Amino acid sequence: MKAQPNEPAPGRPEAGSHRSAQHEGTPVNAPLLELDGVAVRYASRRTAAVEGVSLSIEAGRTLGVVGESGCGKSTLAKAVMGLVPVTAGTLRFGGRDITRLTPRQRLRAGISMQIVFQDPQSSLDPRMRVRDLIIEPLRIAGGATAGVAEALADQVGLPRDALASRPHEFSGGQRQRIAIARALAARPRLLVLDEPTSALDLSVQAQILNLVLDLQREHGFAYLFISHDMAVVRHLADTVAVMFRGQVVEQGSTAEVLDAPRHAYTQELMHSALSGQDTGAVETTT
Ligand SMILES: Nc1ncnc2c1ncn2[C@@H]1O[C@H](COP(=O)(O)OP(=O)(O)OP(=O)(O)O)[C@@H](O)[C@H]1O
Repeated sequence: MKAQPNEPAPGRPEAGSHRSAQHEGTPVNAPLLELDGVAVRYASRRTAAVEGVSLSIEAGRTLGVVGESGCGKSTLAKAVMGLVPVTAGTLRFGGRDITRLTPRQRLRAGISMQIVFQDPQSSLDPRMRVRDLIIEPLRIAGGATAGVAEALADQVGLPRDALASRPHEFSGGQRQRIAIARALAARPRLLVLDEPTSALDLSVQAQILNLVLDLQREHGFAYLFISHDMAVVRHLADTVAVMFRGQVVEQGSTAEVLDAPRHAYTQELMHSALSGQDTGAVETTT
């Protein structure tokens, strides 16, 4: 099945407001992010953690990546970010080959993508003050930082007096707001969200997801949204890719994939989601 990124996702009528977002430097109709046959192989593992993955995300749109624990979602996210080496295939951002660029090289080259991890407790350096955490990516990119932390705090709903504190002084939800503010600092065009709410209480999850949607509406970010929660993916994603044992077994518009899954594995995932089973607990490594 082929992805159809121009088809609006169900339940997201408001999303059209930023659908035409095009950014300087991206050829018209070129996907913002394009993966072609991407593989990642860890030395300690017999089989590739990610194998032959081809997918794309258009500017301002959300690709949801689903699949059970161990299927390679986080490895794919890290490969996109340049945090693990890609052992085969190519990664393009705005048409430019970025397969071999480190995160720092990308920032300096104006290739702006950021990641928000599942657990803000471990992803935020506990020694740094919130203000410095938030503006660090901007500093690396060589941008002016005056007033930026305050503006970002306002955007993500953090009180400004939080900027002088350290991350451990905050709740999980507030820490995730800090992580999102940090991710926004260097004005990313793509945000990789790796299970950004699964460590949070249900009510806080909803707040963070709404924040993510509001920010996209306002700024036209593209999201690579990783989750094992099908309801959340249905709510957020325009297109969905289903991973199984390191490979994408099915992809297409959210409606196509979730309402009429073709692959037996997707059907099983949907069945588990409907019957309330936690598919994230299933281990599939070989
Ligand atoms: N640094 C690493 N070195 C070796 N193997 C790894 C490493 N990181 C992940 N793996 C293995 O690669 C496979 C894919 O893991 P990955 O974390 O990408 O899956 P996932 O779908 O994100 O799982 P989860 O939902 O539990 O986070 C697993 O078998 C995992 O054990």
